[in-house]
Amino acid sequence: MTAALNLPIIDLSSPDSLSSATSIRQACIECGFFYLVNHGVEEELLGQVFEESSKLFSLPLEDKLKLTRRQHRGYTPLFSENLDPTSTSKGDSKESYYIGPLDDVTRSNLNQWPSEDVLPSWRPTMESYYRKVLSAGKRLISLIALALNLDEEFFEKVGALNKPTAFLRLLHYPGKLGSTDEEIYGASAHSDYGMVTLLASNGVPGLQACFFFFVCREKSKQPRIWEDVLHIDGAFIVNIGDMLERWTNCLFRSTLHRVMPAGQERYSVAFFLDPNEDFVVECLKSCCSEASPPRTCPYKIENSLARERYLRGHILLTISKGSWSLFEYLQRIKELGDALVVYGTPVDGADMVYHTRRGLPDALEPFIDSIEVQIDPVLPDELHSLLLSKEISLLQMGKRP
Ligand SMILES: O=C(O)CCC(=O)C(=O)O
Ligand SMILES: [Fe+2]
Repeated sequence: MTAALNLPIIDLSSPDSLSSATSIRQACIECGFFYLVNHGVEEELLGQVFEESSKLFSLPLEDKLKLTRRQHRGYTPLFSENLDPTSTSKGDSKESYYIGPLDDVTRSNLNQWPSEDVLPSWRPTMESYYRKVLSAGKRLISLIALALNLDEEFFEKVGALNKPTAFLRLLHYPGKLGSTDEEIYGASAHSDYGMVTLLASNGVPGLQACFFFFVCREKSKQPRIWEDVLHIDGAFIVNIGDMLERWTNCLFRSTLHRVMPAGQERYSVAFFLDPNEDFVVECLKSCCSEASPPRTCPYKIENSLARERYLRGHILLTISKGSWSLFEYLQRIKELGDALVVYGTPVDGADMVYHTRRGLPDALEPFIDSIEVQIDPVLPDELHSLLLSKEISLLQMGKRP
């Protein structure tokens, strides 16, 4: 049995912004989660979102696969994501659908929409929800600015919120998973990579957070203690993401969370509100000093390669040589590794060797084994250069690795 924490409830319509800001500050420092009520998004609209979401996820898989995610928009099937690279599960037991920025001519047409003939109300419902939750999110961000003792228009004025990178993600966790001895998560442990997330669900439990660690560097510490984040009708659950954690020099917490299967079908809708793509996040002046220098270097959300979750969950764990040359494959791995360094969370040498090896064709296994007999432990750079020499000698013999 996990405990449930009483999270603060913030009223977005309260005229007393200073007192709301004080409560937000405390919540963001202590646990990185709070509830948001009177946010202006009607429960009726939320109900329609879940109804339309359920219609989409009930379509035959082949129809959903026609909308497979491209440019971070569209459908992701069950088990296609593993948010926690340390977990050995076969992937998260959820399917999802991403909708990207709407009112931006250069980006809005990247969105994919289900056919109007099949789901006529789907797009207008999602667009209406997107705009309303965006407006609530922007009001919340002015309170967050106040909570950081900044001008309430700070994030607007510095240009973070013109063309925000805001994504709506519909999620569906199936109720019955069949019997298995494997450890299965709806969503495995992760923190969100952006600024803030506004989450609503159909009330089926499952969301848990690890409020135990108060220092941002301790995310990988064990054991993890999980507490239920309970649903409140009509309230958003808000959590802080890594970007705001870094912006505030770890004053505000981006908390690990996960979704456990509850044996019942769960629908949720997350709205990830992040700065515009070109915006460089640097530690806020009010959050660093000589005694407390910035803990991370400036970075942008724009570089999707720098999204740790995306990198670790989708690429390093699934990359394979396929039809690339060895040179191209190793180059790609190196770029991914470098991007994780920029993000501040490098992959260690042994893991890099593991990922490189995992994606190679079986025919190269004996070669790698022979390297490991001679060099122990083998470093990624050594492995890469030995593989490149192998490629050259195979090509000289007229073979392709
Ligand atoms: O579905 C939920 O309750 C949480 C989803 C989540 O944490 C995420 O998509 O980042
Ligand atoms: Fe999340």
